[in-house]
Amino acid sequence: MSVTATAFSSSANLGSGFDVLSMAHKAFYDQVTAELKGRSELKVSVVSSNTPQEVEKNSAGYAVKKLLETLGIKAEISLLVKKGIPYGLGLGSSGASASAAVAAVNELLDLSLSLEEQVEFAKLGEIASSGSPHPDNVAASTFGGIVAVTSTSPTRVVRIPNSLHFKLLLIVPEKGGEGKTKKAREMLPSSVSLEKYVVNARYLTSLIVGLAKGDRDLVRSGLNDDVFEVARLPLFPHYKKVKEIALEKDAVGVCVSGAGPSILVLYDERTDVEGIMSSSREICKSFGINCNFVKTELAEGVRVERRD
Ligand SMILES: Nc1ncnc2c1ncn2[C@@H]1O[C@H](COP(=O)(O)OP(=O)(O)O)[C@@H](O)[C@H]1O
Ligand SMILES: N[C@@H](CCOP(=O)(O)O)C(=O)O
Repeated sequence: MSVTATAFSSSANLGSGFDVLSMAHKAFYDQVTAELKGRSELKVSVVSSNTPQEVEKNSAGYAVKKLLETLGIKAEISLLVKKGIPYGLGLGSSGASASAAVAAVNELLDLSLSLEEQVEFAKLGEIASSGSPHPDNVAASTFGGIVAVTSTSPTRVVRIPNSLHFKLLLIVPEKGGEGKTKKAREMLPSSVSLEKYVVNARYLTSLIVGLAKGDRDLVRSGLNDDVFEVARLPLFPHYKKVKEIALEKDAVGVCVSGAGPSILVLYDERTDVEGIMSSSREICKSFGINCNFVKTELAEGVRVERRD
């Protein structure tokens, strides 16, 4: 007996929404097949072509292990992780694997977990990849659309209503880095000034209200951050110039995708998106970075696809 689930890539943070906001997009997807091998013990195994196969080091395997332990389930589960999302690039790769793995096991064992309960376990998979159970990527890959994680204990996720028409452009460097998000999280300040807190709160409010109202100017003014992206700039030295040129060419908004180094551009019919791509290619080259460009759109949540 086996079940396959598909989960899409995501861009977390969305400027000042660190560890809270995220959006799922159709750029890439992972597939995880969970197979029940037996019921005599709690055992998880992972097969993956390009990510760690040690359960404790794989976001999919670790999430499932913690699920079985927490629920006290004896099951021998093998996971086949088919990676479609390049990792170490800020595309929620580790999170998508964990989301798909939890969804597949939920179906395989008839657990009837809610989407929030699935996020509760999937986020634990991020401990394997970054050392921290940040819930944003897995929330987007599980729920789909644009989401906010409003509580982590217990996990609460809300879909952000979006009335604004836009498409997505991802500017993706060719090379990611092992343990990138773990390193990026270590670069963050332990505290922020009252002034920066208020500025970021204004950004966050503008972004969410702008999406809900379909107000392009509010979204453009809200998709900003003065704390997290600033602290991590050494990881994406090309970002400031790319953002500047994209806004000059009338992008709806620009932010770092997750912990980077990919960049997310929201664009519409007013945007010179081809101009953004050609200018960004040159900017990236000037920093010794070869970038790929992926035009995409918002994605739905995790899909359970096959039961054999
Ligand atoms: N199933 C998985 N998919 C992707 N990366 C994984 C997975 N399991 C563990 N990892 C590890 O997590 C790191 C990539 O995750 P992360 O740094 O969060 O980047 P991103 O999520 O932006 O791809 C790599 O070191 C990779 O080896
Ligand atoms: N909130 C996290 C998001 C990490 O996203 P990823 O796609 O880069 O893994 C963080 O910024 O640390």
